[in-house]
Amino acid sequence: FYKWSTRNLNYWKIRKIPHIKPAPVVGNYWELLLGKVNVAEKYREFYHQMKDVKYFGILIGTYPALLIKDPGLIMRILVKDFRYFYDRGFHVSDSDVLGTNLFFLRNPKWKLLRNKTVSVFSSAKLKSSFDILDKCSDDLIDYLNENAHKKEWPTRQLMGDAMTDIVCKAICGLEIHSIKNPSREHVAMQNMAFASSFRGFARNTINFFSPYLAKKVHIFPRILHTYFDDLTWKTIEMRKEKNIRRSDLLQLLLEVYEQEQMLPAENRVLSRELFVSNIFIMILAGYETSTTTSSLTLHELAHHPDIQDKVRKEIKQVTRESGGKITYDSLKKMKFLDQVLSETLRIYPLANMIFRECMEEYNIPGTDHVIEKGVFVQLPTLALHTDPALWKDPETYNPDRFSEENSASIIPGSYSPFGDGPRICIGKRIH
Ligand code: HEM
Repeated sequence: FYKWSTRNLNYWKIRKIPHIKPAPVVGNYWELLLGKVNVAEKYREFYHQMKDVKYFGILIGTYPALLIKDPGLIMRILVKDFRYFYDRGFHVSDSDVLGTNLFFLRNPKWKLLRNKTVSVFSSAKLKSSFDILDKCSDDLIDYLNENAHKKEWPTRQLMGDAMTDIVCKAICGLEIHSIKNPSREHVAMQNMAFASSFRGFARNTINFFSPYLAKKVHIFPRILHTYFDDLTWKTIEMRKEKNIRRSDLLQLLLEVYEQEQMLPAENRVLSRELFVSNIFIMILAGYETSTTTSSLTLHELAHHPDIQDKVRKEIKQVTRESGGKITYDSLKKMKFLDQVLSETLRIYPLANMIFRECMEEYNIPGTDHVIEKGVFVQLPTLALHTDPALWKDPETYNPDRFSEENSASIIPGSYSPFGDGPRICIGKRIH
């Protein structure tokens, strides 16, 4: 076991690539493995430990990973040379029903599925579903009116409930009414997917030693599969019974699924499992990201009353000019609001790391270093977003960085809260 687990101990040294000295068996991950430190903070520490290098190696347990610091190289990996880095490096078993979704899938299944789902996020589709979102905020407005006299609100819970209503309505037409429904069963199910658990810990630990064995452990608990399977197919049955058609993701995927049922089994992309898994990931991704971004923005605005006043003035003015209603087009005119959200995502990038796997030997341009097939490539977003060499006063919340005149000086590759290239977040346009 020792011989096997130390086989890569000198991996980076032999290849003359800068690296942080690893320990046997755990590599550079012992504190992470013990859950002693936060992942994003640990990667920020690695990043600053390795000064004056464009990239450096670590060992995740026994597996080599290359961390990229240079924004130019990041852009090549994500965009120009994407063909060498098209998977994220996750290994998920085909029987892991909720795990086989767009985020975790590998090529060629990922590409086929991405092509089939991307159209639901087009400007025209988003514009047509904007009214849905507008009506979903009614419960939130009622709550705020009823509780205006209170000094404190459970902001994150409130945002979570509001985002659940919006996401479920926009993706599969469901009316959840989380704010008004005291049982909050659906929100509890979503939260279960993110809760840290012994299962998650066990899976990560197994992953250190064998991605092969990790494939045997499902990413999400089975109870979530049963819940989302029911939710999806009952909604479809109800639509069929009442002859309801909508222009949402559920409808779009259902049409693809039904067309594919006519094809021989070996030519189908969207199995019943993949169908449910993708509805699940869209609900989950839409819920968690929007909840965290909106509640952290409110937190920052509470601490910066001047910025709060400015954003409020802009919303009021644009809404007045648009006939008293917030519309898809008027939202686009709220430039300062957009700057505020961009700044929140700089300081609090939800995905504190972007992952890629090297799919084919890649020669790092201008060097004689090679990234070998199978090596993990990691882009430490939080460290890049807060690097004093890339940002002036990085710890200060300052939305003006993203104004028209200032944003030209942001170095491509130094800011990527949604990732970049063909595998960029599919929901970016919603934000
Ligand atoms: C503030 C909001 C959001 C942030 C910051 C965010 C961030 C990200 C990031 C960093 C990635 C990885 C990109 C890469 O590897 O290059 C990603 C992927 C993804 N996101 Fe988001 N996301 C947000 C909202 C959403 C929403 C609303 C949805 C769906 C309704 C969504 C669905 C997805 C999916 C399906 C993927 C995987 C895409 C693929 O591999 O093709 N996200 N997101």
